[in-house]
Amino acid sequence: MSTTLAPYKVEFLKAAIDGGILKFGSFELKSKRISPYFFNAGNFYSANLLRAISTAYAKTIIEASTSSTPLEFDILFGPAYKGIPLACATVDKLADLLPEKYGKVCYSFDRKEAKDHGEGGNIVGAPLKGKRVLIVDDVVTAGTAKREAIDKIRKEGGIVVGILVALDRMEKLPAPNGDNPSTPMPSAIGEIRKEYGIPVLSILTLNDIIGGLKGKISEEDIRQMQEYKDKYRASD
Ligand SMILES: O=P(O)(O)OC[C@H]1O[C@H](OP(=O)(O)OP(=O)(O)O)[C@H](O)[C@@H]1O
Ligand SMILES: O=C(O)c1cc(=O)[nH]c(=O)[nH]1
Repeated sequence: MSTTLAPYKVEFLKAAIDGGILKFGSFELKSKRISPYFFNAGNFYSANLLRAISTAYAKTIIEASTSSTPLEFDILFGPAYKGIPLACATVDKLADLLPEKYGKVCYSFDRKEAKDHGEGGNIVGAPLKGKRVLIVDDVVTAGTAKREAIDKIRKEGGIVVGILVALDRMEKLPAPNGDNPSTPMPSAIGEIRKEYGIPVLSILTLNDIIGGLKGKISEEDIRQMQEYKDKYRASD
């Protein structure tokens, strides 16, 4: 396992590996890319695993809040569906770790389909209008879901101040004329940073995961991950 990772990241990587969050095979992604590996944050469903991931998100946030450009926010927003429990559990964990600073932080999430009865609408949880919002989600691949979340939050009057994911898959943006592995394109994360002028943080990158898995899974699975990584590698 990499020695340069912060201890809380090493602990999280261990929980993800031991918890069987990573799957190997052939998976079609939201981007339509076919990946030989899949990080399934839906599998953080037991109390211990949920606590492991919310602790890692919370510590990443706390680390970022003490940087030279501190990350300040009012609401953690978890895009449906997998982002929902992640945002809720992280709000709870932040208040647990630093009650003075985070005791009043709220969560909010969207519905994939608007509700047309009862309270109605698209958003559940804290109203977004005029609030500083940090998006918390599972992975970034091509960044499409993150752009959709930013649009939804802005439509509600929220101010997106950053994005935090568990895993940066280190992939490039799809090309405007079709997603061709041989077309050079900049990184999905880098373009979001530039376009929206916000930080995009991740607990782990694909490189951390490959490093952590060496000797734990077959060499063939590692080779396929590396081959996929080269295929969708960003040009910047
Ligand atoms: O397009 P990107 O921003 O790179 O992210 C890929 C996203 O796609 C998936 O979510 P999906 O929309 O399939 O929803 P889910 O949470 O219901 O699985 C996955 O959970 C990632 O969050
Ligand atoms: O890009 C995706 O759709 C995706 C990749 C991944 O590793 N995990 C996931 O839940 N979605």
